[in-house]
Amino acid sequence: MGSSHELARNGHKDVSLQELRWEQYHSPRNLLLALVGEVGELSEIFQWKGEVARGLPDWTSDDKEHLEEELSDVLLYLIQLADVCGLDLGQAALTKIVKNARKYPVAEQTAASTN
Ligand SMILES: Nc1ccn([C@H]2C[C@H](O)[C@@H](COP(=O)(O)OP(=O)(O)OP(=O)(O)O)O2)c(=O)n1
Repeated sequence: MGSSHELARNGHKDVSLQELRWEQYHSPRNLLLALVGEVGELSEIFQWKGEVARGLPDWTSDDKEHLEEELSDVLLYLIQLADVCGLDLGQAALTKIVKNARKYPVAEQTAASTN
């Protein structure tokens, strides 16, 4: 078994090789469809459960790990979709947060606008 440095190096190599192999399939449309598919898998975790308490106090660690994986899949496809569209998603999200704050000023907030 190699050192943790070797493992980390090989892990990075695998990630880079995989990215190269997948590049040909990563058109905007394909990534969008993959993203929607993963949102479906994420929804299945909550399906039929009824309301779920914040912090998921009643969930097992396996359930939480599964949720982490599906959330990560959604995030990774979202980031890749923005990337192949040539967009800076980080900057776009910051701009959108500022826009939201202007659209919904705190003083004028009503129950309806916070839903
Ligand atoms: N062409 C591909 C294939 C996969 N992935 C990445 C993004 C996701 O993080 C993960 C998705 O892999 P799977 O399609 O195997 O989906 P799951 O991990 O959800 O597996 P399963 O559907 O068996 O639960 O791999 C990718 O970027 N491009």
